Amino acid sequence: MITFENIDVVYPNGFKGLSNVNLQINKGEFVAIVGLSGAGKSTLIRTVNGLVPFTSGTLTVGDVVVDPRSKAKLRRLRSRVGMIFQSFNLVTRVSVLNNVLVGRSAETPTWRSLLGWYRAEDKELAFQSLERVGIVDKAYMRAASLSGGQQQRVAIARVLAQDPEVILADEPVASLDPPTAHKVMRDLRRIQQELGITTIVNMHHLDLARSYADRVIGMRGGEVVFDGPVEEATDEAIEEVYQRSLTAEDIVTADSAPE
Ligand SMILES: Nc1ncnc2c1ncn2[C@@H]1O[C@H](COP(=O)(O)OP(=O)(O)OP(=O)(O)O)[C@@H](O)[C@H]1O
Repeated sequence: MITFENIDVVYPNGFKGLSNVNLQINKGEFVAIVGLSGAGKSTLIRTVNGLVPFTSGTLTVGDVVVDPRSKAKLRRLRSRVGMIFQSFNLVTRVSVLNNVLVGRSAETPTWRSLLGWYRAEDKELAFQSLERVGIVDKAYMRAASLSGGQQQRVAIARVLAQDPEVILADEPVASLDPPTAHKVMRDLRRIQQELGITTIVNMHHLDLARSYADRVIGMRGGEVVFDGPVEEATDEAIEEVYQRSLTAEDIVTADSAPE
């Protein structure tokens, strides 16, 4: 489904963000990417939707051979790949519903978006997406009035309204308290299981990775240094990725176990 073949990323200042990455991520898999700060997790995830252009190698997402220089191909790619950020990236002064409708923008003529004249079927899809993350009752509230966990759910609903094949999440729970972090991860996991959407999540909390992912990819210095099913992501294996002993900071908390 997603194939990295000898992918390198060299940033404009000459820094090598990714080095010879070879990966195959299967359709419907839930993958956690772990690594210390600066390991290349964001760089890896952002190459998938072309936010970071790779500089050599071949990247395939579904049936799209990614070409960072082709705007038309990037548009097509981004309509299929949804992204969730640590900071939610909502327009907080407008309603939850309008934020979710942004997910339909690739399918909506600009004049309709500008006038807010969304088609009935787009609104229906937006409501369904809000229902899937359990906040349909908040549809007409301003996004700013929601808690952090609820705002991240709006961001997930916006991605779902896109009807994506792939969800990328860049540290989606890093700004949430531990119980809320578990709840949002649980939502992502349920959505991946119900809809079969390939899901790739960057995270620095090992317990979350182990609780919710099928597979763990460990990065260091722009390279993939571990890749295996969660059962193989033992403390020893991750200490090898981090090149240090694990600490309490690597664990979000154990007091809200997944349901
Ligand atoms: N635009 C850029 N130009 C130059 N170097 C960059 C750029 N973006 C990232 N880097 C560098 O690439 C390396 C990997 O960064 P990246 O953000 O992918 O790491 P990360 O594992 O996601 O870290 P964090 O957990 O801190 O977000 C870092 O050394 C970073 O400084």
